[in-house]
Amino acid sequence: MTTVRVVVAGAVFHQGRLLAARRSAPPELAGRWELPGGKLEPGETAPEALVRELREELGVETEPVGRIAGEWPLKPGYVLQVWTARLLAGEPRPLEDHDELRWLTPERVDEVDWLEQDRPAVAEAVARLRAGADA
Ligand SMILES: Nc1nc2c([nH]c(=O)n2[C@H]2C[C@H](O)[C@@H](COP(=O)(O)OP(=O)(O)OP(=O)(O)O)O2)c(=O)[nH]1
Repeated sequence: MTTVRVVVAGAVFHQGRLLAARRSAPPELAGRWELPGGKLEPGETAPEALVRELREELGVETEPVGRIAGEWPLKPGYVLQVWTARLLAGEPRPLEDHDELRWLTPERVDEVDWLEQDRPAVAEAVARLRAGADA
């Protein structure tokens, strides 16, 4: 049996903007922008993993709200799932894995070079932001 590991990423919303994070590693992804997150650990649900990863990587407390439908292949053996999330507390800082963060309004979402695999979820997140969703 082959097990596919899930990477959960957050479309974090705050005051009408979406959080984008620029990866600092590995070399093949460094400089590209993503929705921050990470791999599920054994026994964790996706929302639990997301809360943990965003705390570790950005130093913030968040509340996952809803899954963006779909699943996108990453490197072999990994798939990306995305949840919208609300910022509850803290100011995101690039503590791990990233070297720059940016809050993007819907109009400016294309100003960063998103990883291809993140683009469908980013488009859906922006559609929700434009519709007035707060996560
Ligand atoms: N976090 C995140 N990773 C993504 C995205 N798109 C994408 O291709 N990836 C890739 C990059 C990494 O190879 C993998 C996630 O690994 P990670 O390094 O963020 O996860 P992690 O914190 O659990 O890492 P680790 O130290 O346990 O290896 O998925 C995305 O939007 N968010």
